[in-house]
Amino acid sequence: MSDTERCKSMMVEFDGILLDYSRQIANLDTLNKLYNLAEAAHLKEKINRMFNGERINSTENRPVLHIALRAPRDSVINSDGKNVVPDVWQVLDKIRDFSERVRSGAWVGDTGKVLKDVIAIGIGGSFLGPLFVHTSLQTDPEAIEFARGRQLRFLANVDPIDVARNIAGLNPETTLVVVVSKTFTTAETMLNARTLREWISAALGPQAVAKHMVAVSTNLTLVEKFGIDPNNAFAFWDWVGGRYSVCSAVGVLPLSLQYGFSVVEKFLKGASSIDQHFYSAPFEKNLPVLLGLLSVWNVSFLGYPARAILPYSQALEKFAPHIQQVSMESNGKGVSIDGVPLPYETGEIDFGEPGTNGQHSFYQLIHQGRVIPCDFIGTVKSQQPVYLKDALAYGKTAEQLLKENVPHPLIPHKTFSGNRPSLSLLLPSLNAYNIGQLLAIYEHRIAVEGFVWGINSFDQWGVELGKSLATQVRKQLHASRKKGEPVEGFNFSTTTMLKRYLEESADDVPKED
Ligand SMILES: O=P(O)(O)OC[C@H]1O[C@](O)(CO)[C@@H](O)[C@@H]1O
Repeated sequence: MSDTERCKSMMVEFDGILLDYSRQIANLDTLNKLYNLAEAAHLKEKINRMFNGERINSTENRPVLHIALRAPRDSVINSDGKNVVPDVWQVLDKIRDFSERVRSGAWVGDTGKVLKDVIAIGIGGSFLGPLFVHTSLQTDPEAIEFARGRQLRFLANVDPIDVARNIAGLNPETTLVVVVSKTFTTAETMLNARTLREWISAALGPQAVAKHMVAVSTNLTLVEKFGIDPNNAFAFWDWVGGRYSVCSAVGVLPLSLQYGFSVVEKFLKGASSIDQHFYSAPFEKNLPVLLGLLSVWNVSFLGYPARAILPYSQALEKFAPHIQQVSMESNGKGVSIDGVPLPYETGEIDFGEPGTNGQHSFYQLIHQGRVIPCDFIGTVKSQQPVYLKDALAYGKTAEQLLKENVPHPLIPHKTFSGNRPSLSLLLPSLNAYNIGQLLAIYEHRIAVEGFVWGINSFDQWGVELGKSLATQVRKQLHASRKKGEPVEGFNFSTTTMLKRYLEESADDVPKED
C-alpha cells in the first residue's frame, strides 16, 4: 500500500475534526485485531451500560453519567428509572439566572458594588477542568467580548502563596468567591475557603459572606454548615466523577460568571456532539474508540508506557494537566473491576506542553531517546504547522547524512531511527464548541482504554488513601502543637520528618491547621 493510500485509510473525520492515525506503528490488520479485542472485552456493551445509567462504577455503586451534564434539554437519560436530564437543566437554568444577575449588576456585593472578579476555590477535578476551559476561552474572540472588565482566578494549592497570588490586586467588595468541592470535605479546599471567608469578613463584616460566597457541591448539608446560604449553592450528583465534572456546575458556574452562559452552552453542545458520536458511530469511524484502542496498543502491546499531549496552541496550555488527572486517576489501577490483580499494566504516564515550547524542552528525548507516542493537536485557524510527526515517523538515516557530507563521528548523533508513533487531531478552530468536543473525545478515549483493560476507570481508591493519610498527619500536627502530644503511630521515616518539622516550625505556627 502506498503511503498516500495508507494515510487515506487511517484518517477519520467527524463534525469538523480530523483524526490522522497513519503515523502509528499499526496497519489495518492491527486495527482489525484491536476491533476483535474490543469485542472480546465487550466494549460496545460497556459503552451502552454507561449511557443507560447502569452502576458501572461498581466499587462505589454509582452510575457514570457525565454525558447527562451536556445532554439536550429534551433528551432522556435514565438512572434507576428516573430521567436525570430535568435535574441537570434545573441547575443549568439556576446558573444562567445567577450568572446573568451577577454580570448585569442585579446581584451586587455587600457594599452595593458590582462583583466583577471571581475566585473559584477547588482542587483536582474541581479545578483542573474549569482551568483548562477558562485558559482556552481566554483568547477566543467571542469569549473575550463577553469577559470584558471581568477576571476569573483559580485557587487550588494549600500553599499560602496561592492565596496571596489570588487575592493580589482584588478588592473583597467586588469579588465573588465560588467554593467548588464535590464532597465539601477536601482539606485543601476547605482551608482555602476558610481563609477567603476571613478575607471577606475582615474587610466587610461577617454578614458580607452571604453576598460574596457561593458553592458548588453534592453535599449541600455541609455547604450550609460552612455558612453559605443553600439558595446560593449549585448542586451536582454522585454520578458525576470529580475528574469528569467540568460540565456540571463545577465548571459551568465559574465559566458562566466570566463568559456568560451562552458561551458555556456552546461548550456543552460540543461535548454533547461527541457523546452522540461515541455512542452511535461504528468503531472504525469512532474517534474516541480509535484513540482508546490505539492507546491500548501502544501501552499493552508495544510496551510504551507514556503519552505526550502536544497541542499546537498556547490556548490549550492547561489541557495536558487536565488530561493527566482524567487519565491517570482513571486508569492507573492494579486490579480488574472484579478485584483480581492484573497480569498487565494499565494507564499511561501522560504529560505535555504546547508546541512549540515543548520542542525546546523535551522533544530531544522523543526524537532520539525513549519512544513516546505523541498526540499532536492542531487548529486550522491558528495555522500552526504540525510538521514534526513526519520527523518522528520517518527519522533520518546514516545514508542521508553521508550524502549531506556530515562528518563520520557526528553521524550516530544526527541519526533519527524514526518509526516513532504519533497521531494528529486537527480542530477547525478553537471556540467554545471545539473545546467541548476536544474534552469529550479524551474523556471517552480514557473510558475505552479502561473498558478494554477490564478495570474500573471511575473510582480512585489510591488518592482516597492519600487523603486519609494526610488527615492523620494533620491531626497529629494539630495535637502536637496545641497539646504537646508526642508523634505516634507512624513509621520511623515519617516520625522523623514530622518531629523535625514540628521543631523547626515551632515559632511559625499558623492559627488554624
Ligand atoms: O471535589 P472534591 O470533593 O473537593 O475533591 C477534589 C478531588 O479530590 C480527589 O478525590 C482526589 O484527588 C479527586 O478525584 C477530586 O477531583
